Amino acid sequence: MALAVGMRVLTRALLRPWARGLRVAPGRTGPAAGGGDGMRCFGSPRVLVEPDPAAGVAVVKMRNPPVNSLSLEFLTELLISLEKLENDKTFHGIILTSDCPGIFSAGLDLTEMCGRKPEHYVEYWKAVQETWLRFYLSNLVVIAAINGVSPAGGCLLSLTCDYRVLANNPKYTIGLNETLLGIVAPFWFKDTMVNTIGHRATERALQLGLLFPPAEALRVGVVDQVVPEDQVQSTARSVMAQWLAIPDHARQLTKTLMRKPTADRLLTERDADIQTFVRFICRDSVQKSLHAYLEKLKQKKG
Ligand SMILES: CCCCCCC/C=C/C(=O)SCCNC(=O)CCNC(=O)[C@H](O)C(C)(C)COP(=O)(O)OP(=O)(O)OC[C@H]1O[C@@H](n2cnc3c(N)ncnc32)[C@H](O)[C@@H]1OP(=O)(O)O
Repeated sequence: MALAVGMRVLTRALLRPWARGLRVAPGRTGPAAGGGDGMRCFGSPRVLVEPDPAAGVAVVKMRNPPVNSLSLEFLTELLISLEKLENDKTFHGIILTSDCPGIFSAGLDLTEMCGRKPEHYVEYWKAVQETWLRFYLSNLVVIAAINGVSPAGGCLLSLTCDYRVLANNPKYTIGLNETLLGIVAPFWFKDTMVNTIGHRATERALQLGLLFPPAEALRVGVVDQVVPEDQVQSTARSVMAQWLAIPDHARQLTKTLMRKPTADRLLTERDADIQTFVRFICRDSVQKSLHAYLEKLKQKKG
């Protein structure tokens, strides 16, 4: 309880400077919005929230084209949407999905980690930490409906969820591929993966930077279910109904029991983790690797 309150205060303090100038997307009603009782879609430029109040569920669609890279602004908007839903007693569950065809999220925004000043890296890393903490410890049931490729930070975001449904498309790979970029997944990325698939499988997956296609992702346990692409949303909805049928206080306390030790590790080492990130990302060799990787992505088109 104290942790939850502390985190809210912290988020508010952290978010204030970033949130300046954020526009709230104009509301619209629609079938997915539970239009029957008139509740409107809301959100922000990069995050569309489709509420279904009758079910107590909101679908949160990431729409930061072209690839839903997790930029500072996008993370801020995601956090604001999460906080808004958590503070609204109507909602007990969120389905996190993508509005960008074929891409769940391309992970952390490489342009936030290249050629910037150290102060920017500090601000960016705080936002990444905060997003992980808030999603990982959310009292809501959070289900990822993974309708696209999901490398690195995209995979991490899905790992914060309580359940992952992946569309069965061989292009939709998922994993922590940081080593392929010449960078290292921080300890809390690693811990989240260990908590999901175990130590040995994580050791192999992280060292090799494995991006698992759906069948492999299911076998190793990175995702809980693989379904035909057109059934991802409906499956997420029926899984949500099962989770929401459990007495909420018991489920929430159990989630906290399972996840708090992992979150506490980052909470106690937060500043040190920021310093480690900034020192690491400022290295010439790391900047060269990231620039080369971004260049390779751009040249792929030509
Ligand atoms: C001690 C601490 C150490 C530091 C720890 C840091 C942890 C890092 C975590 C991360 O998440 S790093 C990011 C890892 N992400 C990736 O490796 C994915 C890279 N992207 C892709 O593989 C592909 O883009 C895609 C997602 C498979 C989509 O392919 P598609 O062919 O559909 O699009 P592209 O033409 O490749 O991309 C379009 C456009 O978007 C740019 N872009 C792609 N990914 C990113 C990204 N992560 N950040 C910023 N920008 C990205 C890409 O360059 C293209 O740009 P333009 O050419 O259109 O300008």
